[in-house]
Amino acid sequence: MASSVGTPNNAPEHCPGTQSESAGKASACAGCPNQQICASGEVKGPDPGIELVRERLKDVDNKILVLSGKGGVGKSTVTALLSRAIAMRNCDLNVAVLDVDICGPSQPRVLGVMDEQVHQSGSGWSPVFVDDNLSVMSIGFLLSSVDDAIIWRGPKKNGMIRQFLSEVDWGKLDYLLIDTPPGTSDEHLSLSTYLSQADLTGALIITTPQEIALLDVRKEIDFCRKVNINILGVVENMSVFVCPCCKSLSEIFPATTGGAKQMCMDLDVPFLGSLPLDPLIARCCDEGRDFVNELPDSPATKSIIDVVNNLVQSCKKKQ
Ligand SMILES: Nc1ncnc2c1ncn2[C@@H]1O[C@H](COP(=O)(O)OP(=O)(O)OP(=O)(O)O)[C@@H](O)[C@H]1O
Repeated sequence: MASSVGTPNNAPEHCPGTQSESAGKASACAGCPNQQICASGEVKGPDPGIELVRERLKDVDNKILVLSGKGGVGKSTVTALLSRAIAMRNCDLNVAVLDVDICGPSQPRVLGVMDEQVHQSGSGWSPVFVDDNLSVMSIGFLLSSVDDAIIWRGPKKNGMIRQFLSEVDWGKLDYLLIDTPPGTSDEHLSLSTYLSQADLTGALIITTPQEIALLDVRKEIDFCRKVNINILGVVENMSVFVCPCCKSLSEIFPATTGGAKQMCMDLDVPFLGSLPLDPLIARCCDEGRDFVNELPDSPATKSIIDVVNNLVQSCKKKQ
């Protein structure tokens, strides 16, 4: 695998990255063959990765960052459900998922391609195909075991994100959904930098209805506004629980402050809809099965399709 621009091939393990303030000056730089040139500041300037990403993604019509304030609100599940539903909507649409949740890559499992491998060709990494018009790339494919823990510092994560954005050979795509880690961390800053010239369509934010999750969504919205990322809208996941036996509805995560819909009105952000907590969604995703295709008449599938329709409209408004 090629190294990142920020982290040279022959870099020591804790290389701060060539763009860092401490390049050439950190204790890890001692003995590195690049120490002098890094310390001189000659390698600074706009990261060439930004142009590489722009060039690589120029044939991707809609680039969507999927964000969540809190972990565990269903961001990866919703990303997979929506991408399957967009791909199913029209077989002429080409859809892909890029899983940059470096510390918890779950797309290979949720999309049912856990045992697949990515291949490298002259034109970059080839993504794994889930269906004729749905592909995925994830760091999960590069791990030797599903139990491998990834413990990386910022510069190394930054390098991996740059590679994922600039070296995957997607071909022509209508939609690329980028599944990110929760919160606003190093990965998000790297993504916003590398996508800054790549005509990012916007961010899709996933939350649950309870106030503790919404508090973090407000921070996520603030982050998007600060780094100039268009907000396509918010999806409220696990809004109500539909009992599989009696079909009665109950609120597992009570929306004490009016939930995501009210928050969207308060913050002037589009609300794209809500999805129920359905045990069959959890089971299908755990087993890598296609919920939307297998249960087309389920109320959850109808809600997913409503969200897709609203998301497509929101993307069109941006164009
Ligand atoms: N609508 C839903 N109905 C039932 N189960 C759901 C639903 N959405 C998510 N889940 C389940 O909730 C759990 C967490 O979901 P998921 O891994 O997608 O969350 P996440 O926000 O991506 O987590 P992380 O922040 O760790 O990446 C999973 O077991 C998933 O199957």
